Amino acid sequence: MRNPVIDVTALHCRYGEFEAVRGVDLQVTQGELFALLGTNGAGKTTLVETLEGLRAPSAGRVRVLGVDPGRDRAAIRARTGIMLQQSGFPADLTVAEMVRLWGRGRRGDALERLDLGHRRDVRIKQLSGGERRRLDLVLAVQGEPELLFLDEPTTGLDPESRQRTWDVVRELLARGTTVVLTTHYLEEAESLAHRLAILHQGRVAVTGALVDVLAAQPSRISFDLPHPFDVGALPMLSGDVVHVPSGRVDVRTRQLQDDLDVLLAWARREGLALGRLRAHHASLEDVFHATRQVTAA
Ligand SMILES: Nc1ncnc2c1ncn2[C@@H]1O[C@H](COP(=O)(O)OP(=O)(O)OP(=O)(O)O)[C@@H](O)[C@H]1O
Repeated sequence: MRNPVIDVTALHCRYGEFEAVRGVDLQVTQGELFALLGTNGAGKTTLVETLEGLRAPSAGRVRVLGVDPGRDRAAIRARTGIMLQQSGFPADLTVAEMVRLWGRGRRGDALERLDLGHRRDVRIKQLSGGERRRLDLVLAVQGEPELLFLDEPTTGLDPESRQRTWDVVRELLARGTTVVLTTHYLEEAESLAHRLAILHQGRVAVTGALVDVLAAQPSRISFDLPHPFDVGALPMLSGDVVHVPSGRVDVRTRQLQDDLDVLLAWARREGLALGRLRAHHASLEDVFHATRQVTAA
């Protein structure tokens, strides 16, 4: 691996008696988008706040841009952009005043890109929730930071604003910024991430390159059959038929194309229409659910 921008070894974080992060190892390489996923309370925000130097670990080693964020927060702060889950900006300042104040002379203005140019003279307290979120992003990306932390950046955004956010993030990635993204929108992670980790109860349950994580899960074919139907009459498939409530058949397979061929040829021979037929490779949603089943077992 190239020089990691983030290098975490055996990290533990406690709130009193409660251990929120329980032995996490993590490396993020320069120029990649690393997605941190997990259920509510999995420990994502605690981990990210530790990386940002806002929280001291109870044990373990953390290096961000080569330094310990707990000890040298100022050095890291100058090179990073942070979009917290909730910002606490002074409500009486206008958008333009906030950008000037926060910009600290740095170049770059994403106001137009995120469709806030016409809201420059509006006070922050008068912005809608989605506009505030976009302003959070504008402030985080000002000056093109080397490292950008995005904690649920698109929560509450409409589809168009979400798309604009993704475009801005992609442009930064193309120019070499490293991004750590926390999100509950799995399609967002699937569309942006190079690598990811799924946290569960303070531990890394799954990690790897997006393509490898997806490839590790079986593909799916699902369709409706006329009801009642004897599932035993289905042709021999390499995958498992896992679910048949009310005529819906769900096949998990590692041979998507071969099984689909067999199924379609069989349906043609039998004169059957496979209703609502879907065939697709595993999504992050499938990975997420599979992880939940394994960790719950
Ligand atoms: N200040 C705190 N004091 C005590 N416990 C806390 C504190 N902050 C977080 N926790 C607990 O630590 C655990 C991890 O919380 P954290 O906010 O890191 O999770 P998360 O994965 O970011 O969750 P979400 O997706 O809901 O934002 C949770 O059980 C939470 O209740």
